[in-house]
Amino acid sequence: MSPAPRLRVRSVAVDVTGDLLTRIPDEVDPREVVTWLREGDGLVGWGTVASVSTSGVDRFEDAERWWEALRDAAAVEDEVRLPGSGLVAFGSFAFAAGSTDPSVLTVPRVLMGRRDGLAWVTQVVTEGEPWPPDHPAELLGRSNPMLGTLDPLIEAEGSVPASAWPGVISRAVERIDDGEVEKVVLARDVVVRHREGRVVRLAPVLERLEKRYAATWTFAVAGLVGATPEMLVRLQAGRARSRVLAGTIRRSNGIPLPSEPAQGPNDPRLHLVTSTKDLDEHAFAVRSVSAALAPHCSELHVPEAPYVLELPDVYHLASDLTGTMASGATSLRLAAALHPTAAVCGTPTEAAARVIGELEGMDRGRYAGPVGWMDGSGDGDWGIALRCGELSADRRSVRLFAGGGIVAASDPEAELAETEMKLTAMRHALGLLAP
Ligand SMILES: C=C(O[C@@H]1C=C(C(=O)O)C=C[C@H]1O)C(=O)O
Repeated sequence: MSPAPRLRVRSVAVDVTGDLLTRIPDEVDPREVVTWLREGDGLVGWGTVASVSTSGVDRFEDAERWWEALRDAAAVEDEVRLPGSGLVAFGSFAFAAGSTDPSVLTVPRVLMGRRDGLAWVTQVVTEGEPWPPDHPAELLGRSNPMLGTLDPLIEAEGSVPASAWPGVISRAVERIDDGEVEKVVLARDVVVRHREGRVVRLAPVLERLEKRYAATWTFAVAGLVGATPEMLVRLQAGRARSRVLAGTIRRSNGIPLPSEPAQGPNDPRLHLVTSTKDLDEHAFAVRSVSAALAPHCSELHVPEAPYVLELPDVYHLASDLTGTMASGATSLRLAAALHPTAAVCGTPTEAAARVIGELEGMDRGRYAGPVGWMDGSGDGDWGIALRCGELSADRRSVRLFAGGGIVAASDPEAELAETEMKLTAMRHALGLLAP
């Protein structure tokens, strides 16, 4: 692991209107774009002033140790003092300890933030490096004229062809019937390439995700890009929150949000909140999150019943848990304690992870792992990397992922359809589907 450099950090308040994504210059390496956005607020940055790669079972602890050393050595001038100002690292962690894909914590050179009408720019240099010549506000005067232009892409099968997916699900249901696991979450991938073999630009993809998926967190970290509806843990001023999703049904059609009026007995939302299969799947996920959060909290509120979260393509059963922190753990440590929840792995965890390894036929990489950011106080947001794709090392292709929870009552064809619905977010953002 590389030693942590000494950093100088300054955050200054600025005026900014419009989309933060328009400020990402096209010449920036797409794997160095970092984003965490929801409804226009959040963080957008680029460049790498310091980063660490970790792997294996200690990938979280090693990253945390590096972060502590970096933070302790940094000289920070922060006139903004909001969550996300000052020194901030973005992170993305592999789902499995055995993954060949490294986990990453990275500190961008430039980070723009906006929160409740206040905006700021953070710049970071290493000790001995000069500050960039431009005033931070000048960064915001620029906008990228190519943001609306998507790259021409083509899609190919992934590790397991779609036609073979129902067979994989049937094998999982057999393992459940045999009593090896109660629930297992299985995912598949598809690969999307630039038609002309060029680098895939991420900023236009992020813009489309953010516009269409307002109720999600649009993220980019080290080439992993997506719009996740699932918050693994948010830690802010001693309060921890987690949004658990599990149980999914397709929306009947593209009726615009917000809330459609009830459609009577055939309303899919009604079906979802009364489906024993989905409620069971959901209960497993809520139990795994509350069991992992409880040791860190003096008080933890777990809702008795889930609500329906509406996304443009699917409905999910959702539960928001809130806790008062007692352990002093950082947001990253909490994320590590929570990962993997039964929403993305299964129950019991170890047996489910084994079944995933045997049946999925692929390395998940950083899909379904924690993705997010953390500031110098340890506060931050860590989502679960879902509805996402990972840009290849040569930046010319993106691997998209989607999965679903399998329980005894799961139907293999319906599970294939569910992964197709979940792939819609990235396919749409990449321009592979009509608007
Ligand atoms: C696994 C994914 O989603 C997860 C699985 C869900 C389900 O099985 O119903 C719902 C939301 C997520 O927790 C994915 O989007 O790839």
